[in-house]
Amino acid sequence: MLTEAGEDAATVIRLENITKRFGAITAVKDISLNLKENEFFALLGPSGCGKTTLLRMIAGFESLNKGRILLDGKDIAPLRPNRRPINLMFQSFALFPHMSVRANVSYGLEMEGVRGEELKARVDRILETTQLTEYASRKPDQLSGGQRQRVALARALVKEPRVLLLDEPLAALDKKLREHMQLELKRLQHEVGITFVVVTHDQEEALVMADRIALMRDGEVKQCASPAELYEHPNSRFVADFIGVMNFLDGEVSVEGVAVQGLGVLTGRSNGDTRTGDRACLAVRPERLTVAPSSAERLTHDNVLDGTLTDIAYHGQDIGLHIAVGDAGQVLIARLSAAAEGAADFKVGDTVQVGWQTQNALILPDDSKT
Ligand SMILES: Nc1ncnc2c1ncn2[C@@H]1O[C@H](COP(=O)(O)OP(=O)(O)OP(=O)(O)O)[C@@H](O)[C@H]1O
Repeated sequence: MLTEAGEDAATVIRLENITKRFGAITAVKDISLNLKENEFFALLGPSGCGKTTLLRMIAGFESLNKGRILLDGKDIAPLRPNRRPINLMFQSFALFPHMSVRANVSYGLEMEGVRGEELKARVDRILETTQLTEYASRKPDQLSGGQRQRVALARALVKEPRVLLLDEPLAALDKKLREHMQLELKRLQHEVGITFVVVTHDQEEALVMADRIALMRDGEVKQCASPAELYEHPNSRFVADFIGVMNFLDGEVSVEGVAVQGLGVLTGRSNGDTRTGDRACLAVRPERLTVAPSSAERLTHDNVLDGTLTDIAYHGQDIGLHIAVGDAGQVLIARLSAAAEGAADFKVGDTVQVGWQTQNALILPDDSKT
């Protein structure tokens, strides 16, 4: 469905060719993205790639050198930050320490002139959604880190913005609480139906929470897709390396696959971005590898290499097997379930065979040095 402005109705915010420079540094380079209605969107990438700058431009705290930001099809450049139906939640939460939870949550609405029954009803509703009703009269220092986090969220959500921007919202929390709050944030977003845009450098966090992820590097979006798409179909070595664990074997593209020094030609799926003769890598996830002792029957996979177990890492329910293959020092990591038959029998020094099917590996252009 198109609106009068010709926009896709599901798009809330449209970033059009946005560029931001700080002196000689281009923090954001010509980025175009559509953020959709009721979507949990993550901006992910290494430190300094421009995530926070992009978020601050949407909030209105940073000007643009080039491009436009449209909200519901209208350019928001003339709107000051407090006039945008967009809320930015800061990492520090910035709660008022001398005010109760209820007063902290009410404050923004009171500033907008909301009073009486409407004020009470809206605050009650959001306290309930964020499971804070029983803490309403406490002060921030009488709350746990996770509860303070929820107060900050309640305060941002009570104003019913079209979009909530969150800059590393879980960075201040310890690991266990962070994992709990990832699911909590996702539940909350689903319940309130507001578009969330989260900045994070933690790929696991983005994979758990987001409907879509824009993975950035050096001010550019390298790939924007669902978590499953990014994991299964990364478009470059950088993306494959950033998301999850990946094995890479470097070589040269040949007609049949990738010719790797000392290992011969190995096969994988090509996404069409490489040509015969190009430098490229064959990428395969640890859980896609099958490992068997050399003494067992020969594996029937499309690719089978011989190697030696150099290390075994226990990860609770999984085991990581490090396997040296070929004569150029390449090591593959395979992951198997600790409960799998024979998994407990592997020992460092064993000679093994490791195999994978063509459809379970990818041939990716080597962008690691660009
Ligand atoms: N006000 C500023 N003045 C000069 N350079 C800046 C300014 N703000 C950001 N930068 C630079 O712009 C680039 C992008 O910074 P930004 O904070 O957006 O990255 P980030 O991806 O959010 O990083 P982090 O995860 O470390 O917060 C960096 O090189 C940074 O040093």
